[in-house]
Amino acid sequence: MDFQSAEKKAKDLQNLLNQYSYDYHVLDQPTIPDAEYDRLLRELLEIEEQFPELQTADSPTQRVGGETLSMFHKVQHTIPMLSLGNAFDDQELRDFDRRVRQGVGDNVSYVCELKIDGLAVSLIYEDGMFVRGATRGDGTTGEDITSNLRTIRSLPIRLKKPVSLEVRGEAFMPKKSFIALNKSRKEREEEPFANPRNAAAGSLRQLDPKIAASRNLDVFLYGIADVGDTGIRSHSEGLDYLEQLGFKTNKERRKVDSIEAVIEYVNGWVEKRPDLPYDIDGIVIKVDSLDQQAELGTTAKSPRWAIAYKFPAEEVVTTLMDIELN
Ligand SMILES: NC(=O)c1cnc(OC2CCCC2)nc1N
Repeated sequence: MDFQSAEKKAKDLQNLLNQYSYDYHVLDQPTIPDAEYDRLLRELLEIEEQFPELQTADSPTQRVGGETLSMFHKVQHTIPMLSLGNAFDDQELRDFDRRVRQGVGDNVSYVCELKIDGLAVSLIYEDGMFVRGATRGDGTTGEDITSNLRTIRSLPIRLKKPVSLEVRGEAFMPKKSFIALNKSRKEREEEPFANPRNAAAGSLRQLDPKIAASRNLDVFLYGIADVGDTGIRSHSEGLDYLEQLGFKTNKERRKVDSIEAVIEYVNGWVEKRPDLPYDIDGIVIKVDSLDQQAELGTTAKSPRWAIAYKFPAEEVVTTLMDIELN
């Protein structure tokens, strides 16, 4: 095959495979059997081996980086990654609502989101390309774990639009991956992980990206660091925009207009929690309007416009694991 046709064939295969991967990992709607995906990927690998200049950064063959790092470099978050204040019962949610209304008046909408029990991460894109991923760290200084985050199949390497922005989300390990990982660790007489959150943290701390790639991590994006001149006026619009760009967001979110509706949503999830394919440790409630968020501002560490309702700590997955393993 001459270079011209190899270049065309590689481009077509890269686009096709990236689309299949998006359907499967972001939309949870597989469009071709795994065997077919693997066959196309092998075909692309052969062409890229023959013509290395075709190995572009967004090629699906480049997800699992090459070399093992010697360490993780520190990075500064230009916009601090805040932590959430907690509420432990309905009354504390009503207190939060009262403080919000004292600040911005009675015309308030909230967005309720499942609080994914993983690790907060920051992803930076330039002209639509993924260029840096980092842990939250202490909120201002985190660690560069770009090569490990690249291995997460639902994380887009190239966005659907060539925009430059920073997004925040939660990297996590689905319950199924966690049980399989602990099963194999048990067989290898290695210490099992206590819960999916620790397993995700341990996986993202691996210096060899091939190990991170083997852990089947996932990510939900839940925020834009700075909406800039996008014209986005609310958090819910921001989440829709993230979806348009090709990011995976959590579809269980709900926008409501009263704290009573928030309490109803929260209580609904208490018993549905064990049915989820991933761990959650609560519900995050956010004021929807970005203007009202700015008006309420933040304390040194936490936003005044958001709160986490925490469920009682209960090792749901261990129960599931007991069933699976015994
Ligand atoms: N674990 C989660 O699912 C989650 C965590 N944090 C946030 O938002 C915080 C981030 C900074 C201010 C509000 N949203 C979430 N969904």
